[in-house]
Amino acid sequence: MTITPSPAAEAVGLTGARKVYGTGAQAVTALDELTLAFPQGTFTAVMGPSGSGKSTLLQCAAGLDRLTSGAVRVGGVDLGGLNEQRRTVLRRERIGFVFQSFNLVASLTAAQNVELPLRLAGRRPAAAAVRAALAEVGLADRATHRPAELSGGQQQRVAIARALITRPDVVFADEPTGALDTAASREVLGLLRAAVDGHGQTVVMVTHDPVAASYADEVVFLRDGRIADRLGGAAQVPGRAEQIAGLMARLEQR
Ligand SMILES: Nc1ncnc2c1ncn2[C@@H]1O[C@H](COP(=O)(O)OP(=O)(O)OP(=O)(O)O)[C@@H](O)[C@H]1O
Repeated sequence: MTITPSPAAEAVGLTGARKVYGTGAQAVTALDELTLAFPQGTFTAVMGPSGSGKSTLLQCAAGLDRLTSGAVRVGGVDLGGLNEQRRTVLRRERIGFVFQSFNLVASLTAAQNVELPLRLAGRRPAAAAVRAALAEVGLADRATHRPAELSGGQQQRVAIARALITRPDVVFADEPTGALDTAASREVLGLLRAAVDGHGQTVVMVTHDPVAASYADEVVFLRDGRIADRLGGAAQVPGRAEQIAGLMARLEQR
């Protein structure tokens, strides 16, 4: 008897996802019947030329915008069946966000920023858990600093600690290294990779940078709102970033 290992459960799934902006002659199809799953405990990079639908995919998968038709599931919950209020609660409790511009609250310390998602969810943050989250991103000694007193890389590390503190079903990262230099980018990508390898978290990252994408287990290439190509294999192996850059170049030529 052969035992086929069951595929990893999906953290996020889209089925026949279609998103059309505008109507009539102005209509733009940003997602065109996209079917795609992000398995639990994996790191996926989403790439594609400008206008290929990356941001739309992230917005719809995170419940920040609604599909025109088709379905999105997060942790097995169909977002289409939820009203605005329930989607907000689901986002708060099950999804972590990391943005290019960090989006920390300027008036709060690093520790207060990290515990914010727990407070918003009505949970009392344990000081030890917040300390541990900051230590995990190498900022144990910066807990009382405000964002303006931190470098860009440090601010993004706080944002990662904040995204992970609720142990979400998925972390969506939108160009998380777009505003960082090479060294800070490497640290941030290493932390996202460690969240997946060490804690079984699921990360979906939109990026234009082949080096950033090389940290992912799989790269999904979009064009015209459809999957144009996919690259699996091992993350961070020599030549991976060059291979990804080659695939992107081919996609942009076609
Ligand atoms: N609010 C909107 N109203 C109308 N059209 C939109 C809107 N948002 C996006 N689009 C269109 O949908 C398509 C997909 O856009 P999207 O922003 O998802 O692409 P992207 O791959 O993230 O691009 P970029 O890399 O330039 O950020 C584009 O043709 C864009 O012009």
